[in-house]
Amino acid sequence: MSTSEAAFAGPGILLVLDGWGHAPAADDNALALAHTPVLDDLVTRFPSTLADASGEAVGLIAGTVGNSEIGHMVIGAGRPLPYDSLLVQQAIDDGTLRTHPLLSTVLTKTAATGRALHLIGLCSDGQIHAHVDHLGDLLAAAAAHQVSRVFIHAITDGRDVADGSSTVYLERVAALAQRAGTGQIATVIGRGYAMDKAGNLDLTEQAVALVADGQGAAVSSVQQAVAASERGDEWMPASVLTSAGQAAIADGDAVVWFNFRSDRIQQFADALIEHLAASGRSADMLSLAQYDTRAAIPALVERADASGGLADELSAAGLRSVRIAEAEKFEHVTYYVNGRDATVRSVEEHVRITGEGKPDYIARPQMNLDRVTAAVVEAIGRTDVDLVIANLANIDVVGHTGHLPATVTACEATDAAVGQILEAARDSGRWLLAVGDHGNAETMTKQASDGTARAYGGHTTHPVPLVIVPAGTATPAPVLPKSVTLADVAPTVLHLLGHKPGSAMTGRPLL
Ligand SMILES: O=C(O)[C@@H](CO)OP(=O)(O)O
Ligand SMILES: [Mn+2]
Ligand SMILES: [Mn+2]
Repeated sequence: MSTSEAAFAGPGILLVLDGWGHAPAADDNALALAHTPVLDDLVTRFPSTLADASGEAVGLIAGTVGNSEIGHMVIGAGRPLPYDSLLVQQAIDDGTLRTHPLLSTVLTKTAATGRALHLIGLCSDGQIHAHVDHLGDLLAAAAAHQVSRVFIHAITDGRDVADGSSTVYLERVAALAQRAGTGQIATVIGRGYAMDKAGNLDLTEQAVALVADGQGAAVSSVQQAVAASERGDEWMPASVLTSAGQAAIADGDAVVWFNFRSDRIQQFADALIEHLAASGRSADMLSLAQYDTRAAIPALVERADASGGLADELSAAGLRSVRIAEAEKFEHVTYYVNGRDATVRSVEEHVRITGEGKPDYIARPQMNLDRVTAAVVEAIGRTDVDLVIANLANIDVVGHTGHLPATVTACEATDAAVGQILEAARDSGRWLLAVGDHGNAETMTKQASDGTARAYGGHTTHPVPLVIVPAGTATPAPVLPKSVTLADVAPTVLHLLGHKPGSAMTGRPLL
C-alpha cells in the first residue's frame, strides 16, 4: 500500500458540522466573521470540495433549503431520498391527495354526522416542516365532501421564515379558505409551544388546551393575535378567535395534521391524543405524512424506503460505530443516519450528551460542546471502534436564534472543538471526513418584502464544505471532484474503511 493509500484507509471519523454552509464573505456571514483558523486551514490544506445539500440533489423540491432530517438521511443512505415534502407535493400535483381513500372515508363520515374537521399545522412556506398551501388541497377535499364546520388551528413560524411574517401567512390561510369555500382560523399559537421536541410538556400543554378545549386569549382578529405577541412569531401566545365560536374538539370530530415533518409535531400529537382519551373523547385522526407518534396515526403519504444505507453496510461488514451528539441532534446521528430506522444494530453505540436546565443559546452558544468533544476524543482513542460519527450542533442551533454575535461565538467554539478532534485523530491514526448537512450560519439576514434586511436564523440553499483529512501524510494530495452531493458521503466513508459502496447507494466514493 502506498503512503497515500494508507493515509486514506482504516478507522476514521465522520464529523457533521450542523448548519455549516458556504457563501462568500459578507457582513451577515457568521462563519466568515468568526475567527476560525482550524476550519480555514482544513479547507485550504486538505482535499476539499463543496457538496450540494439542498433541492433535488438530496431529494427535496427543487430550490428548497436543506434540513437536518434529509441531510443526515442522505449522508447515511448514500443516495438522494424523495423527502416527505416532495412526496406530498407529488400527491397534490397528481390529485391523489385530495381523493385519498383514507381522507374520503373520514370526510364522508364527518359530513354525515355533522361533526367538525380540525386542521392543525405550521402556517408558513419554509418547506422544512410544512407548506401552508398544502392546506388548500385539504380544504378543497373538505368542501367537496360538504363538511361544513372546518376549523384551522394555525401554528405560526418565525424560524424557517423571517420573524414578523406570520400575518402574511395567516392572511394566506384565510384566502385559501375563502377560495375553497370552507374553513376558518379558529386558533393561533407559536411553534415554540406547539412544536417543542425537547420534552417541555408545559409548552405542549398550552397548545393542547388551546386546540382541544379552546383555552387561550380571546382575540377578534389574527392581526390582534399577532400584535399581542411580545416574543415574535415563534412564541405567539395561545389565541382563540372569538369569531370562530366553539372550536374545541368534540367526541367524533376529525383531525388532520398537515405538517409533513414529524419530529417537532409528534410531541403535540401524542399529548393531544392522550388528552382527548383522558377526557373521554376520540377523534378520527390523519396526518399528511407519516409521524413517529406513540399511537400510530394513519398517513396520507407514505415515506420513501431508506434502507440499505451506511448502518446496514457497517453492520454487514461487522464494523463498529459510535454515534455522538448532544440532545438537539442526537436523533440525527442515530435514527436519521440509519434511514429513520430505530433499530440499534449490535455494532452500534449511541452517546447522547445532555445539559442541565433549559438551554439558552444566546447566553451559552457553546452549549455542551466541551462534553461532546470529550466523548468524541474518547471514542477516537478506542481501538475497537472503526467509525466515530458525531454531530457538532452549535453552528445550526445557535444560528437559528438569528443572533449574529452569538452565532459567531458558536462558530469559534466549533472551530476549537474541531481542532481538538483533529489532534486526537492524528494521534490515533484516523482519517476524518467533515461535512455540513445544510447551510445556516453563512447567511444571517433575509430581505423582507419591504426591501430591508431582517435577521434570519433559518437554513439556506448554499452548498456545504466537505473535507477529507488523511490519517497520515498523503502526497500528492488527491483532488476531490467538483460536482458532489451529500449522497457521496456514505460511499466515501465505506471506501475509506476499505469497503465498497452498498448496492442501494447511487453516490460514489470521492477518492
Ligand atoms: O429546528 C428545526 O426544526 C429545523 C428548522 O425548522 O431545523 P433542523 O432541520 O436543523 O432540525
Ligand atoms: Mn442540521
Ligand atoms: Mn436547523
